[in-house]
Amino acid sequence: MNKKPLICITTGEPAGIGPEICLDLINSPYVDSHNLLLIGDVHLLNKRAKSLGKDVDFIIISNPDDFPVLKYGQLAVLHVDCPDHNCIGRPLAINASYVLNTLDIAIDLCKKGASKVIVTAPVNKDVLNQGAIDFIGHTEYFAEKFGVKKVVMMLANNLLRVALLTTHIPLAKVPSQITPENLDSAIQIIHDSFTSNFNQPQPRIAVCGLNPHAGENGYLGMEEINIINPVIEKWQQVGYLVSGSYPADTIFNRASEFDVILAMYHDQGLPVLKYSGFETGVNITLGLPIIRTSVDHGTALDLAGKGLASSVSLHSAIEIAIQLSFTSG
Ligand SMILES: N[C@H](C(=O)O)[C@H](O)COP(=O)(O)O
Repeated sequence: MNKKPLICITTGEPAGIGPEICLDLINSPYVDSHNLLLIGDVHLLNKRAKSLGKDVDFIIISNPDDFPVLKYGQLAVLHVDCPDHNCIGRPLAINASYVLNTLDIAIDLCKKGASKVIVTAPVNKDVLNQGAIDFIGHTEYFAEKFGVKKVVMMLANNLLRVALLTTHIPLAKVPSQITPENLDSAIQIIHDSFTSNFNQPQPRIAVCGLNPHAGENGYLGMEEINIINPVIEKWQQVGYLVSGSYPADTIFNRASEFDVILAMYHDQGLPVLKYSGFETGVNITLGLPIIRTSVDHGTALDLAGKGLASSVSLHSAIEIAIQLSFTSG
């Protein structure tokens, strides 16, 4: 038994690469300083390890208060039953509740105070919707479960930090969500998170326009003039280092001048980030009462079970989560 901080790691969609990238955590530099707890099916993890020739000794944990000191090669698992293990590369609706259970267990551990950090492996949103509930994304799921009205998805790699005003919605619905209230709270959440978790008391936030050329003075769209610029000016008067709105096609070239660039929608910001450094990218949910990070990639069904998947993003997600948990106290 030991009192190291508990890091909950959900192992993700069993058909994808989530379980196998988790096996690489035997080599995590944080195994000695933290209790890394995989939440998933131990038999599935064991089979995946054996089929990939990885020597992992799984220690089942039923109560995280009784977390033992692990030796090299051991990984701690809180076992959750997965109904059908015969699923590599083929997500099954029958396993959807299992995937959600792993998230709910991590959430419960945080709500009980046993942990304040959740790191997630990728899930398959389509199959979760077929088999369980309306699932838009972890970001929205955690917001709902922790009773938070608004959170901000931010992805970061070694070069860039990109936050999103809107997340998993159809492109046609984006303009209706560019509202003063939504933008106001996104800027507030980003500012507060950088102040409290990133040790950055005056974060420099660049805000993208919605339209080409940030609307070109109204000729290419009015959202900048009517909504985005007035909100930026309001926060500037408060003393925040918020600027814009900037044309999204060029502002990323100036990333080094800012701490974070706020994009208006998913595919305005994330392609730039993922192109500039996919492997080390980490997805961070700002505005939750806990630290939540994730890999920046999906389930990669075509790679699953082949031993070809990279665990670099998972290692980065754990590293950033631990850094953030230190600074948040
Ligand atoms: N939008 C994320 C990305 O492209 O990396 C991804 O879908 C994960 O989102 P959640 O963490 O909300 O599941």
